[in-house]
This record gives sequence, structure tokens and C-alpha cells, in this order.
Amino acid sequence: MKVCVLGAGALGSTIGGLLAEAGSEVWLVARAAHAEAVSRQGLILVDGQRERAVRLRACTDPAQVGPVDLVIVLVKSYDTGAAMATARPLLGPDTVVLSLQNGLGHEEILAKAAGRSRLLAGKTYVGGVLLEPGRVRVGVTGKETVLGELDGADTPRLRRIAALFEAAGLRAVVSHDILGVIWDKLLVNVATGALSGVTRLPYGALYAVPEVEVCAVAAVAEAMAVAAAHGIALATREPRDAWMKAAEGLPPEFRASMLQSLERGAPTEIDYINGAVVRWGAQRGVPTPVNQALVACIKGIEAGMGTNPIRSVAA
Ligand SMILES: NC(=O)C1=CN([C@@H]2O[C@H](COP(=O)(O)OP(=O)(O)OC[C@H]3O[C@@H](n4cnc5c(N)ncnc54)[C@H](OP(=O)(O)O)[C@@H]3O)[C@@H](O)[C@H]2O)C=CC1
Ligand SMILES: CC(C)(CO)C(=O)C(=O)O
Repeated sequence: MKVCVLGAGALGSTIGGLLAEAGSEVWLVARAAHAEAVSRQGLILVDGQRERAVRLRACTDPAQVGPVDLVIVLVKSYDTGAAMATARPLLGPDTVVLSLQNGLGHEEILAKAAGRSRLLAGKTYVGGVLLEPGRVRVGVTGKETVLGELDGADTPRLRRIAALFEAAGLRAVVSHDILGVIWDKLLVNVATGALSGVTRLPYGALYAVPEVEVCAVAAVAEAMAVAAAHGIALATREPRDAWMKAAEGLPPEFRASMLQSLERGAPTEIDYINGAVVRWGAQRGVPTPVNQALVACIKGIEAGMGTNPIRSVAA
């Protein structure tokens, strides 16, 4: 299968690298420094203490790639519209477009750019950290990726793409209720993303502060109430489950992606995570004061850093 990762940074390089290793023809569309390093030396996957190089194609412009079978969108949420505006050369008659980004609202942006019939939805618990151009730390063991059609159907393309992930050692689960899956992952990000950003703590220290846990559980409880008001069926039973799941299998030095963004002076995906909870809550009159406060704190930090506050926010 010919696959293009659109926005190959930390996670996109991890997933693209593993798919390439398993034999897919993978193209990374990435920023220049990363694309050049990958083209020169291969993509270095750092897994625990071991490193290995994977050969795959990398460039900065989708026009160099041409039509593919699968586009995996992994730019940060606020870059989705701009990235998709360049993606037309990737789209053939049967091209499937899949977002594995965190948060809510991507499918609406992708449907506008590529047409709803091409879309598969998904969420992943796989982790990646871009260590330097051309080199990424992968966190794959035991981490699942859940994929589904938006209408819940069981289709050959869904099975084909799940099998592709499985063959690459990426545990893939097919869901017939992808909206529930999207919200279950949202709860995990609601639990620790903003609080990591505000406190600047890695997971070991974050989980040692009881007040942080109380706040995280309250934020998740609000999000669960919002999901219930929208009729979304969650697998998560208790708010604390999302808090525990967020840290599963991660080392004490792990830093949530929202914290990683702030540390490199980049904007966060707060509008798509806690901000989405606030917006969806407002639609059904569900109060979300804890999430509102977390949004305010992160936006305040971003404003203080001078990151660009202009984002395109969907749902
Ligand atoms: N990293 C992780 O472990 C996980 C991440 N996710 C989600 O995955 C998504 C991606 O996250 P992550 O990989 O960490 O983010 P990164 O910022 O590491 O990767 C995105 C990359 O895409 C680049 N980019 C942006 N626009 C374009 C474009 N038009 N063409 C080419 N490259 C572009 C960015 O460059 P620049 O920075 O210069 O804009 C960046 O290098 C997010 O939604 C995140 O929440 C989900 C689970 C885990
Ligand atoms: C790793 C995980 C699941 C929880 O922190 C995540 O999605 C993130 O950091 O954005």
C-alpha cells in the first residue's frame, strides 16, 4: 500500500517509520530539516536503548508524492486546514484519509477538504517524541490504535488498513462506534494535557500532587457529563479511569504533548481538547467551569510566550 503521512513530526514519523519497516511504500511530508535528514540517513527509530534506521521517502511538498492509497494526517490540529489545502495531489479516486490527531473537530475540516466519503476516523495511544531531525523516540508496546468508519460500518478498506497497522506491530482495533472512541481518547487528554502545561511537570511529579489529581478528575467528570448530554456512549466508566489511562506504560519523565508544545514555544491544541469540552458543553447547557479555567490558564501562558493565537477551530 502507498501511504503518505501528512505532517510527519513526532507521531507521524513513528507510525510512518513502522509502516515502512513492514513493507509499505511510505512517504513522509515533513518540514525541510526533518525531510532532509530522513532522505540522507534514513529515519532513526529509538526504541528503549536500541536504535535502528528505516529507509523511506521524505519531502516537503505533497506534489512530489502523487496519489496514494492512504493519507494519515498528523499535523497539529490547528494546522489541519492549511495542510489539507496542499494535499490535493495525494488524492486519487479511492484514497482514504485518516486523522489520528488528538482532540475533536478534525473530521469536519477533512471532509471539507477531501470529501466525507474518503474519511476513516481513528485515535491512537502510540506515542512519539521527535528528538532531532531524522530521529524519533517511539512508544508502541501495548499501545492500541482504534479505527472506524464514521457511520460505524464494517468495510473492506477499514479491515485492510487495520491489517496494515497490525502487520507493522501497531495494535489495531476496529470500532463500530468511533465517536465514543474519539471521546474516550479526549478524556485522557483532558485529564493531563492542560495540567501538565500549567504545572510544567513530567508525569512522575504530576501524579505525585494530590490536588492535581482532584482537578484532573473534575475536568474529566465535566467532559463525561457533556458526552452524556450529547448521547455519546463512552467505554470510560469513572473519571479517574481516564487519569490512570493517561499514564499507562509511560515513564515518570514523560511529558504530555501539550507541555512539549509549550516548552518549544509552540501553540497548544487546547482549543481542540478542553476548549472542545467547553463548546460542546455550552451547546447542551452543561457547565464546564474546570475546563474553562484550564483553557484560560493555557491561553494565558501562550499569550505570555507570544505564540500565534490565530487558529482555525471546527466543532
Ligand atoms: N506525539 C505523540 O505522542 C502523540 C501525538 N498525538 C497527536 O498527533 C498529532 C501530531 O502530534 P505530534 O506528532 O506530537 O506533533 P509534531 O508537531 O511533532 O508533528 C507535526 C509536524 O507537522 C509539521 N507540519 C505542520 N504543517 C505542515 C505542512 N503543511 N506540511 C508538512 N509538515 C507540516 C510540523 O512542523 P512545525 O512544527 O514546523 O509546524 C511538525 O513537524 C497531534 O494532534 C497530537 O495531539 C496523539 C497521540 C500521541
Ligand atoms: C501520551 C498521551 C496519551 C497522554 O499524555 C497523549 O495523548 C499526549 O501526551 O498528548
